[in-house]
This record gives sequence, structure tokens and C-alpha cells, in this order.
Amino acid sequence: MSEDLGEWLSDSNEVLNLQLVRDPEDEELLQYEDKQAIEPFNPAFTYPIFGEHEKIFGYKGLDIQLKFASGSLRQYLSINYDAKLNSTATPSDEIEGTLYKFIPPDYTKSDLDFKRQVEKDAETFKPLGEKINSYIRKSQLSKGKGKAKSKAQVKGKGVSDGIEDLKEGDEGAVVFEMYKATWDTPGFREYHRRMQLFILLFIEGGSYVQEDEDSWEFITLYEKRKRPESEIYTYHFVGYVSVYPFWCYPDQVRLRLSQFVILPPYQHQGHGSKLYSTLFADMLSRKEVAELTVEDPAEAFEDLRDRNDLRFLIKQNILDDPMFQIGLSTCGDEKQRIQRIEWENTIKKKYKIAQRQFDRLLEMLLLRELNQLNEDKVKQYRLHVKARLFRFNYEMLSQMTPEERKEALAKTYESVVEDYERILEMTFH
Ligand SMILES: CC(=O)SCCNC(=O)CCNC(=O)[C@H](O)C(C)(C)COP(=O)(O)OP(=O)(O)OC[C@H]1O[C@@H](n2cnc3c(N)ncnc32)[C@H](O)[C@@H]1OP(=O)(O)O
Repeated sequence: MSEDLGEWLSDSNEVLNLQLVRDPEDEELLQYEDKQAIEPFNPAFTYPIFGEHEKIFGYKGLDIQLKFASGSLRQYLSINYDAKLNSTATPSDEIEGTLYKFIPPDYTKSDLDFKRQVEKDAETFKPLGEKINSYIRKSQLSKGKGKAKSKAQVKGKGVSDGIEDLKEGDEGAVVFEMYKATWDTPGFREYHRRMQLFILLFIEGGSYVQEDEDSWEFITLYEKRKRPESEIYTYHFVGYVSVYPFWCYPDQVRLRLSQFVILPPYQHQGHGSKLYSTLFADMLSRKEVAELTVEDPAEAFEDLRDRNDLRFLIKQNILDDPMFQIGLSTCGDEKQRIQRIEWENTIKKKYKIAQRQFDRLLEMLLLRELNQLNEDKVKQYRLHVKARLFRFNYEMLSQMTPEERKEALAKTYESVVEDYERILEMTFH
């Protein structure tokens, strides 16, 4: 492309500006870091919409504003630019028509209509489905201390990291609520069509789910605010998770977590952990669920899952179980090894954790407890992990010479342990 035409190229991740909008009266309630909730943010990916190069051709000074009413997620689109290329040989990309294929057709381009929608949201929008959990955060009232102050307490059946003793209605208490929905929840299909865009924009390799597959389940997460001196509660979308049940012999289901997103203004505040642990508690309470698996997890999500699963197992006092250190696959007598396999299978089944994830979690906990000065124990641990890695990578390793195999296993072991150390450090620092 000639240099001149290059001037007409925009990076679609940079020019697509997203924003969650609430009524000005509700925006005023936000102080300091809490204001982040209403700041514009950019997508991480736009290749599913604008093509693999994530470029839009034919404009200078392009600014695409896609705003969402923060509760109902009704959308507003405004496309602005300083100049548009007027050439039949190299026509400008069609922006609205391209976006149109990915968003529901009920978006507005009118500022007034959108303002009215946002006002209406405040009065009428309520999350769809059944409320299954809530927790309370301290509002970011003091400038510059955002992260340190966002501590939480879970109410109800969820997993609590209960630090603050705030109650709903206390000054500075912000409530977050989670709702479970399916396609049968009235209005949810339509709502889902508005929120699914976030999957394309934030999950690499993400795609829309099939609406004709009946069994999808969703948990949505909202910030809930009370308007002072009124009985009005407003709800603001934070993120959601979708899961799909697969039949599991003979009469249970395996739940597969498919999509998980916390919107950027709410990331790194522990909301992802709350949503995940609520899903986990929900599936543990359901007799028909045998196991929770995860479809193609992104690295950041794997970390989140590891951290939460580790904390969960520790809360179940697994470290105090006499079997925890006994019968590792390369030591002890045959009887102990069989006992250990039985013990592992019982715990795995009880907590409905998938095999590989469960193996990894136990290995991380064993590493945490390992006395690095005890050479025998270190060797025992190494052989235990390598035996699992050998089983897991059997097909590939069995085609190598013994020397190559030894080297490959040693390398994999090193990187696995390095990763375990990183995860343990961020979970228990
Ligand atoms: C199967 C799939 O769908 S995989 C796809 C997963 N989704 C995506 O990748 C979409 C885009 N990303 C996201 O939606 C989110 O970033 C997620 C889901 C990956 C993580 O959600 P978050 O709400 O940010 O997670 P959470 O806040 O619990 O933990 C993330 C980080 O915040 C830190 N953190 C958690 N709580 C706090 C707190 N109160 N104060 C400060 N930091 C905190 C954690 O230590 C963690 O740090 P790290 O990122 O350096 O490891």
C-alpha cells in the first residue's frame, strides 16, 4: 500500500471506544477510583469484526463510540471522523454495516433516545433470572488507595474471603449481585444478544453461542447502587460466565465453562474470583453435576481458576488429611500407592474437579509444603510430578529415545515447577 493510502488506516482496537453509561444522577455518586466504571475503554480484539489485521481503511481521525446503558446494555452508536476517503478505486470500509452484523438491530444513533434509555434503565432495569449470591465491597472513597481498599465479604452460600464487615446500606458499601439465567428466563435471549459482543471483544478465539442449543446456563454479575434518600436501586453490568452441560455416564452432567468475562473497568478487583467461586459453589450443590471443566482457558483465567481452587482445597483442610503426603506415585509400598489413588479419586469426585486440574492442584500444594532442604523429599516430589507428566505426554514421549525422553521430561518439569511457584506466590504472598 502506498504511503498516502496508509494515512487512511486506523487500528480498529484503538478507534472503537466502549463505555458503560448510567444516569448523571447515578454517575455523581461515584467517587475517585469508582469512577472507572463509567470511563471509556477499548476492546482487546476486533479481528472477528474488522478482520485479522484489525484495521479500518478510509478514514482520518476516526472515533467509533459504542455506548451501553450500564444495566440493560442497550446500545448507542456514533461514528465520527475528520475525513473520509472518497475514491471508487479504493473505497472506504463500511463501518456501521460491519458492526450491524454483530449487534442487535435495536441500537440507537440518537443522543436523546440514548439519554432517555439510560434514565429509564435507572427506574426499571432489574437483572434477569434468579439471584444466587451477593457480596459487598467498600466504595473507593479515598483517593489513591483503590486496590488496597477493595476487600469483600460474600453473603449467602458463596465462598467468602470475608475481610470487611460491611452491611448493605452502610456508608460506602457497594453491593454486587449474581443472577442465574437460562434461555427459559423471560427476556434473557434478547438480553444475551446485547451482552455477547463482549465475548468477541475480550476473549481471544471467542465466538457467539448457538441459541438453538437449549441447555446453556449463565451467571451475570452486577454492581447494585441505592440512590440516596430514595427506594431506587440501580444495577450495572460487570461481567458474566456461560456454561454448557454435557451428558456424563450414567445419569449426571459434566458442566463445561465456555465463556468468562469481567469488563475492563471492573478487572483486577477480585470480581472474577467471586464469579468463579459462585459458579463453583453452585455446581458443588447440584447432585446432577459430576464435574466442572473449562473450554480452552486463557492464561489469565487459568491463573484465576488455580488461585481459587487452591484456596478452596485449603479451606477443606486437605493439608491436614493424613493421606495428603502418603503414597506418592514413586514411593511407599504398593498398598500405600493404591490407598493414595483411591483417596485422590474420592476427593476429586467430591469436589468435582477435572483430573488434570486436580493433579496440578495437589502438586502445587505438595510443592508449597515441600522442605527444599530435604533431598529425599525433593527427589520424591520430582519423580511424582515427572511420572504424571510422563503419563500425560505419553504419546509424544514414547516416540523418543530414552535420552531425549529424559531431557524432555526434565525441561517440562522445570517449567511446570516454575509456573507452580509463580501461582503459589500470587495466591499466598
Ligand atoms: C474459558 C474462558 O472464557 S477463558 C477467557 C477468560 N476471559 C478473558 O480473558 C476476558 C478478558 N479478561 C477478563 O475477563 C478478566 O481479566 C479475567 C476473567 C481473566 C480476570 O477477572 P478479574 O476480575 O480481573 O480477576 P481478579 O480480580 O479476581 O484477579 C485478577 C487479578 O487481580 C488481582 N486482584 C484480585 N483482587 C484484588 C483486589 N481486591 N485488589 C487488587 N488486586 C486484586 C489478582 O491478584 C489478580 O492479579 P493478576 O492479574 O496480576 O494475577
